[in-house]
Amino acid sequence: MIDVDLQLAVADRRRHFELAVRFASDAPVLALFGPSGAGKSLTLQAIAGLIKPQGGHVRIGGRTLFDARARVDLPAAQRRVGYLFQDYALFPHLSVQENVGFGLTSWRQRRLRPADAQRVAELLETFGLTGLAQARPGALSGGQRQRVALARALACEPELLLLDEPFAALNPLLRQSLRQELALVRERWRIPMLLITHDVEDVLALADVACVLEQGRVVREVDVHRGIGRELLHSGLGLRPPPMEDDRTRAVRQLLAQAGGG
Ligand SMILES: Nc1ncnc2c1ncn2[C@@H]1O[C@H](COP(=O)(O)OP(=O)(O)OP(=O)(O)O)[C@@H](O)[C@H]1O
Repeated sequence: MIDVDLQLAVADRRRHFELAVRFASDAPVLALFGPSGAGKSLTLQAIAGLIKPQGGHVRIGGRTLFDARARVDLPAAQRRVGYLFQDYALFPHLSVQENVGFGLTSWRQRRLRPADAQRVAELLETFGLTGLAQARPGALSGGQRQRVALARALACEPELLLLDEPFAALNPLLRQSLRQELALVRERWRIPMLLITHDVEDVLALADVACVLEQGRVVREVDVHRGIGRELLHSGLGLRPPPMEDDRTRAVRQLLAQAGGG
């Protein structure tokens, strides 16, 4: 169960942006869907503990990672949240093995503890990277880099995996391989995933539930399997009737497409 309520204001010289997102779900894969600038990345960063909200809370599986009132604010390294960055953000000067184990070593420690080394070895094995353990990211194919990034995100034994626009900028082959790997993660570890995207196809391919984000607020929640939506901004709670036609995909597309259009 992920339970998020975030209030956060950011400003630079030109503009001011207020985030006030609230959602709770026990869907295996939840998508935050919305146009550029809706606040998706800020939400992800706040959940991961990379930026600090002014109010609200973040709870995962009953564990409180952040609670402004109770003054709880776990550091990122203690949140057990895996983060798959859009460009993978691998360290070019570290080997595959060191990249995967990176979050498990502190700057004081030079070597991994035996249990952590074992976990890294298992992840390399799972993702078919054992033979590449000493290679540098620059020597890898796109698909191999993708698997290293995923293995690294899983190294901290996360209770939630955050995916930042996972398919943007991927060619069809890499899209396909990432889908397979995420299916593996879903089956093997059963770690809930939260992905952000502005692409309807990502929602249809991966998500169980989508929260539509507009201008820093969740305005609608869409059940991807049933093709029904729940308006959160205006009508509060009322469930829409299921679509008449037997075309779930069309219904989901329509529900998502209302973002930005009213
Ligand atoms: N550190 C910051 N200082 C000032 N404004 C910021 C900061 N970070 C984000 N913003 C603004 O907050 C708004 C939401 O940004 P965010 O990156 O969360 O959007 P997004 O939905 O992820 O969009 P995109 O898909 O383009 O990344 C944007 O208008 C952005 O310019």
